[in-house]
Amino acid sequence: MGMGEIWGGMGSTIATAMFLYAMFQQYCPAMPYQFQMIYSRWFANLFNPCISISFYEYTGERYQRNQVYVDIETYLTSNSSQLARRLKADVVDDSKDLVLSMDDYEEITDIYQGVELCWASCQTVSTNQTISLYATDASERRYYMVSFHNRHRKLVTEEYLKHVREQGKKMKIENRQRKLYTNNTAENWSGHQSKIMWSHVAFEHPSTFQTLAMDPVKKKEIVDDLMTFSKGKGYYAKVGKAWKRGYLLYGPPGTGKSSMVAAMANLLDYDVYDLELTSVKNNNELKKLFTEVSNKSIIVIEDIDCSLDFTGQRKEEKEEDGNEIAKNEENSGDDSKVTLSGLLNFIDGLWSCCGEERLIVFTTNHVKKLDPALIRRGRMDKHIELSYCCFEGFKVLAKNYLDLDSHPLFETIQSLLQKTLMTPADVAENLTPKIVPWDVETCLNNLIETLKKVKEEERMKAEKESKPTTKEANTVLRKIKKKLMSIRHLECLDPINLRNYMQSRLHMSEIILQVSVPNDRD
Ligand SMILES: Nc1ncnc2c1ncn2[C@@H]1O[C@H](COP(=O)(O)OP(=O)(O)OP(=O)(O)O)[C@@H](O)[C@H]1O
Repeated sequence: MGMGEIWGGMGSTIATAMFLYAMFQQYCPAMPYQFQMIYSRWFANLFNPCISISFYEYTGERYQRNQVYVDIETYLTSNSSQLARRLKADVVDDSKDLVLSMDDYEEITDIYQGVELCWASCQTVSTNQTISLYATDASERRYYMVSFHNRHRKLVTEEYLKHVREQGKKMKIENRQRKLYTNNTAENWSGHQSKIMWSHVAFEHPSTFQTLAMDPVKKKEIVDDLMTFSKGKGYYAKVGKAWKRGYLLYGPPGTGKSSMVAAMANLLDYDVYDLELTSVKNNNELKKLFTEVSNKSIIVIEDIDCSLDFTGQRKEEKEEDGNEIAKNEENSGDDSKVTLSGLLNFIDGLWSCCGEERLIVFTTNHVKKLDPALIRRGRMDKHIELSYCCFEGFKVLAKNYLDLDSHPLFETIQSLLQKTLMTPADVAENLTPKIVPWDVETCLNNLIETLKKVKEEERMKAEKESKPTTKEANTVLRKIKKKLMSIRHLECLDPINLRNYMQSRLHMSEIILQVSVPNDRD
């Protein structure tokens, strides 16, 4: 049978069907509208093998965008920018780039495992003339509709839609503008605290692990640790632990603790929540703050030793009085402050599991002051010391600030850095060009001069500290005399042994060496 005959046959079948439908409509005019619609759809479906699924922007009673719609929109954005002929451009709050999506009533074709799927951007326009604040009551309801052949129903419903949502979510995270949140919210005009727990700005800190000045071995170890954590979803589930990790960054001011937090966020593409504990009223408020933190984020508490009374001193007080004080803390009914136990509850208690892929970072300049309970392994899993600038760290800064890999003056700087304590912040400041036009030699010489100055200051300080005052010298002499009088067996020691004995037992090396052994031991 030829193609012409097939078309001819089909044409006459459709014509017969249309005739029958027209007759049906003519003789049954009283049939309710809904029934007419149902039958007409059923009739049309006889000849149409296509299935379509719609995804509305707003559903249900809550006035929130349908998450499935949002995922599809993001998924289609990448396809539509290449395939659609009519696009619309939007600046979306969460996105760092301009978002291009297909315009209303536009269609594109997606191909999944060799199957063609047609996506259309549609909207229904209601005749209802009500005015409403909410999008669900608006006269236009947007939706996406996907159409495909009936024989792919299983593939689409069981695999394709899941794939679309996963890809959409992934792309949303990749394209999102990362944020820096703070709980230090402003009070409104009436003096009441704002209901918004976290306020935010775009997070655009330029610090990365490449620009961080520190020992490269240590740096690699930290980067590996972070990468292992970020890929550890399965591992954490297997060992039965919440997918979170605690880092304690400690060291003198200006050694790069805050810069490292920013580098961590940039490496893992996480948001940063800067938690100001002194602004949190009580444990309840802390709970609300923690539950509002999104996944893939770093919660950082800077200068934890200054935040609240989380220092070792408090622990000593507790230990002196044992359970008594702990009990008092619990029963005091004072719910107006954040307590250590409250904070620990969110770090590794039951509440720590609300959310996943989170880092908790504490920074401090005085690690010894902290309550050991707060920083024990398991809570703060990794302790990282950030210290004074080493030669390797200097090389990173020289590359960042002067675009320099090597220079004859590096040797001098290396030997000076070995004997001098200078923070990376100070080294960076000395390398920063101060005049225009600037040259590399001037900057390096600047640093050398400052290093020499600091070294000289350190030497003078050490000398001053080691020199005893007359009062100290007299006290020491008195002590020695007392000790010598109490030692009966000194007669058998020769002067060298005596000196060694005094050094080791009396711990007075410098002074004792200058004191001659008295003849009269009485
Ligand atoms: N290790 C480092 N690598 C690169 N730059 C650094 C480093 N440490 C400090 N800096 C520079 O010094 C500035 C201050 O550093 P940062 O705020 O990270 O130090 P910090 O240890 O957090 O200090 P503080 O304890 O006072 O908060 C940074 O802006 C950065 O330019």
